[in-house]
Amino acid sequence: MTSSLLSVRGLKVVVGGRHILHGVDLDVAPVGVTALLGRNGAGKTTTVRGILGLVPRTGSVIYDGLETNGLTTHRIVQRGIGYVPEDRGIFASLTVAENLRLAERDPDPAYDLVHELFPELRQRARQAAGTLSGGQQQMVAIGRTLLNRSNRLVIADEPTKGLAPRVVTEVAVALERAAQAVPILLVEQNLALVRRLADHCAVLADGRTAHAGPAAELLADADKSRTLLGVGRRADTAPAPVAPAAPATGGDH
Ligand SMILES: Nc1ncnc2c1ncn2[C@@H]1O[C@H](COP(=O)(O)OP(=O)(O)OP(=O)(O)O)[C@@H](O)[C@H]1O
Repeated sequence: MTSSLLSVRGLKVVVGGRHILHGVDLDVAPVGVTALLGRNGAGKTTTVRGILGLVPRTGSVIYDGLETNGLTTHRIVQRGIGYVPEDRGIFASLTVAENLRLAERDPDPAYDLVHELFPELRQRARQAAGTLSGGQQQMVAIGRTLLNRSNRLVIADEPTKGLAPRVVTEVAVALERAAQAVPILLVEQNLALVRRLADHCAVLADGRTAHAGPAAELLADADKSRTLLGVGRRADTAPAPVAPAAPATGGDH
């Protein structure tokens, strides 16, 4: 990988006296999708919380060439990191337009970019966000981060967790489109999605980085994938394909 947009070295986190991260190294490329993988409890979410300064941490987190250690979450995010939480954090009873408006930070919010990537959001501006399809809700969640022109990285935390396969496909489409505009750190367990979207990956195990490199290389190595990710059978490393992108129709989940 050429120079990283985000470079994490020796990240350690202790929560409630418990050592959760023991030394995470992670490089996020300045373009495309970098996947953060690992079994349940490996430390993925804590790593994201560490990057965002939401938990006390030691080690180095350099974003866009500047050390963020010691900065508050507010300051770190202000430097240009958008965060899409696992539950997407959208307001179901508010319209799409209202959800986006609430996220405006710039004097000149980037509606041009958001609507170019996600024309559905313009068409459905007056629709309650809770009635959108799962993929369209993800577009709202990502769109909110992209409204802020200073955001040059989006972190998406397990965007497909617990979703039906059809919705996973919709979310994949949303992420694929977003990745054309902004680099993404994708925390994910769905290997089909990783295969489709990610260029690079890092794998955590027991709070440490156990592997880092091109995503395709890891997924092509059945033994390594099995050891690192706990996929049970050889067939699991050649995951069921995520269905090809279908035009978004909306209205269902
Ligand atoms: N606030 C906390 N207090 C105590 N233990 C915690 C806390 N937060 C996380 N842990 C523990 O730290 C470990 C890593 O958790 P984390 O949520 O970062 O893992 P993860 O890889 O994101 O897992 P999952 O995929 O299941 O969400 C787990 O064993 C978890 O139980």
